[in-house]
Amino acid sequence: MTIVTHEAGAPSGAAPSSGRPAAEPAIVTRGLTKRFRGGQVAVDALDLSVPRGSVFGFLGPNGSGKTTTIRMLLGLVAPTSGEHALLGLPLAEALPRVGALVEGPAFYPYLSGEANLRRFDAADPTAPAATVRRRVGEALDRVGLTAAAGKRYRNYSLGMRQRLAIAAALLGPRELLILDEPTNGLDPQGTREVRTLVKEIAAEGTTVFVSSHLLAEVEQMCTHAAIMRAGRLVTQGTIASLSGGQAVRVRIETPDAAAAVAVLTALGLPDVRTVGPAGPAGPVAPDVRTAGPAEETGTEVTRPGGRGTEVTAELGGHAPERINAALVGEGVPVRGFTVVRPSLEDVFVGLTGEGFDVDG
Ligand SMILES: Nc1ncnc2c1ncn2[C@@H]1O[C@H](COP(=O)(O)OP(=O)(O)OP(=O)(O)O)[C@@H](O)[C@H]1O
Repeated sequence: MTIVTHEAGAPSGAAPSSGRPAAEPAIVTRGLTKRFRGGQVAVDALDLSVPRGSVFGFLGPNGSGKTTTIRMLLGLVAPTSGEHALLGLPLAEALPRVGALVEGPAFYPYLSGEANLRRFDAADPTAPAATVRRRVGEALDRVGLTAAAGKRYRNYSLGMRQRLAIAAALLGPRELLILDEPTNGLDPQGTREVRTLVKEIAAEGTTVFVSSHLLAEVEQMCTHAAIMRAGRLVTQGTIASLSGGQAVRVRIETPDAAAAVAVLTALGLPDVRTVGPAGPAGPVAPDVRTAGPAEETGTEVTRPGGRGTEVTAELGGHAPERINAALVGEGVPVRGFTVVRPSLEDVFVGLTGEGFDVDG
């Protein structure tokens, strides 16, 4: 199904100033619930708060309720209970300021991108006919399709097709753009184009609410995220704060794990462990030396396992560069030094005890 909301008579150009405090969330839901006729609860008491100016990733495995939520937000399906507001306004007032892309609009293959957009624009009775050329031109420009405006749609790449769909949602100034799985079905190049476009649109001041079942995509593209599972909200917040619930760790690769353990322990880093070829993962007491005979190779002491052993510890608020300096200062041969930040997948697994299964 294709739904693109249209501008209701607002002038073309910059996004209209709402006159409301900038801090007011772009989307708020309270107890939003959808129970389908068969009894299936697709969305269960959802409390979302999407800050203005954010690129908000609405993340969840297939079937977790993302599309149903978006349909409720846009007034396309009635909630069973609960409430929501877009831009702090009643829905009828908000929708003209909202661009939306749900499952992709149908374009005529034999028409050019520009002609297709004109068709979309013409379907909106509130869009002033006198300014159609400018409106369509600006939308094409915004998605980087000006040079391909006259090319037939059927000759567009997958990425260009999706950018045109986003242009259709941007036929007019928008304060909020809602995109349902905009990279679904795209090749890697198309995916990159859409991600870049989303970031550019956000940089211009439009709040973007984008659903995805791809954890890595949300991590790369979004400033904030909400994670859904089986219709329920698991967590929401900034990407940094979501990941902050799990400890950031340092990982050191060295042929002298024991010396590294001693330095990290002396610095007071929590949960010092050796991992890797010289022994199984596990906590290491400060005075425990890695098992196995040392052997000389040139000036280095190496232990069985070739590359050396990994030693990890929680960062615990220490500056990574100081840790590295301390290791080097104590003569620890550091072959690799990495700060490991937990991924959203770690967060999901930590909160639900389940893997993030994209097939739901
Ligand atoms: N019209 C409907 N009638 C009955 N059940 C529905 C209907 N629409 C969706 N559902 C069910 O509600 C649940 C949530 O579906 P929804 O499409 O919102 O999830 P989603 O996270 O968007 O998944 P996907 O990425 O696969 O679209 C699913 O179990 C789905 O089968």
